[in-house]
Amino acid sequence: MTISDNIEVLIIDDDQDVADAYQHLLEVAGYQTRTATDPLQALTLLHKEWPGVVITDMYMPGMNGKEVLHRIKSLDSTLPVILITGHGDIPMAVDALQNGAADFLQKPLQPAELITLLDKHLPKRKQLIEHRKRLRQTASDVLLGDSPLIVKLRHQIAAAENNDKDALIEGEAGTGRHTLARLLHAHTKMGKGPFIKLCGNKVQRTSDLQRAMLNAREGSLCISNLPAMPTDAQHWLCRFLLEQERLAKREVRVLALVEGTAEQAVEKETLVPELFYFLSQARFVIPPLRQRASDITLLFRYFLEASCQKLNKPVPVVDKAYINTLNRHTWEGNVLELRNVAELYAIGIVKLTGQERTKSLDQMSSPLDDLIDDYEKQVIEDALYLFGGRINEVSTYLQIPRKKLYLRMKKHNLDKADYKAG
Ligand SMILES: Nc1ncnc2c1ncn2[C@@H]1O[C@H](COP(=O)(O)OP(=O)(O)OP(=O)(O)O)[C@@H](O)[C@H]1O
Repeated sequence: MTISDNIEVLIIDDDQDVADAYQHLLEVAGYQTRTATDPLQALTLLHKEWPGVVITDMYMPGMNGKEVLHRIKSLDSTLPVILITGHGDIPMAVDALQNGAADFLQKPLQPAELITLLDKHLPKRKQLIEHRKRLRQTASDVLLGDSPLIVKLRHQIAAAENNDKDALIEGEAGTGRHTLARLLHAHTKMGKGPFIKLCGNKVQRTSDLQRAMLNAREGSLCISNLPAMPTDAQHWLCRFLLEQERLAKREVRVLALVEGTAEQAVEKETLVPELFYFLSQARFVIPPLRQRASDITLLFRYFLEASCQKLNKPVPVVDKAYINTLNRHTWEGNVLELRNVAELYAIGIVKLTGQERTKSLDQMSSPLDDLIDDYEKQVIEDALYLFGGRINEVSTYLQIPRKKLYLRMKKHNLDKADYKAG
């Protein structure tokens, strides 16, 4: 069983009397505590989301405080650990601080000093865990799905909050890579600045990249298809990022998208290895939809409901056979394809059945031509609603040229002005 959230301080000391003495002192001061005399057992109690602080003795048989610190930091690098060192053991204390200890105290322990340190670290830890929970909630509103792979990704996003590291986002097209980039941008200091998108294959000269970097100052530059960017520009970017890191001065955060894996791009020599190594300090991989089948129905219903709400229509029933069809489909276009299928379903076009259904057979009471006419009118009307009368988007969506669309609208007496919002 892991430690409960209402415990604020975990005291690790192999000497039960000493642990009890610390516990008494802290409980009198109003802290909820727990003691552990076996460091290994103490480690099994901890988890990433525990909103507390660890106090550990440095000298213990079996596992010393340094090892305890190391293990805790690999579980969650932000979990505060206060080390109790021997009197005058300054080199050991400095070493602990360099290895991520929040603070250290020397024996004999001064109660007031311990309480001052807890007052400093505990509220920060609680705040951080609260913030992470809120961020995960936001991430689950934006990046839907309850498959283990998506849940894991949301944890990774939450753990990266307030961390302005440049990042590499890998995955197939349509998996949600831009959505993830926006989410990463929104939850850091750079989130107040601009979010600029640049397509790697639109960069012809390094100056194109430099211009985009200027526009993204104090914010993030989201580069899609990084391997399509010319090698010169990639080298320039690498030098820019290294210099930023050297000066510890962040002007632009780079969020780079790669289709497939970055290793493949390095192998194909489309991604400069130095840039890959630099960006891979923070790496996010979005799995393809076919690897998270349990998200398919959830996402389909979500997009269907959203479209019906836009169209002001009741949500149609989705029968089990169709859900099975959705689950069997391979989704080469990932979530983007699923969204399109759901939006078409909302306007009565049932895709993926092999024989795209229009109206059900029991509605076939009029001559076929009339039915087709009615159906065509309904589809165009729905698409005009969906895009607020914007002809370019309607023609792209229905995959017919604008001219043809206008002719059909004329035939059905439809006017785009009637569908404009507001
Ligand atoms: N997990 C998700 N939950 C909700 N919506 C999602 C999710 N993943 C993707 N989407 C939606 O799917 C669409 C495609 O996502 P996005 O543009 O982020 O994908 P992408 O991988 O960047 O693809 P592309 O490069 O083709 O744009 C967007 O409308 C986005 O909101």
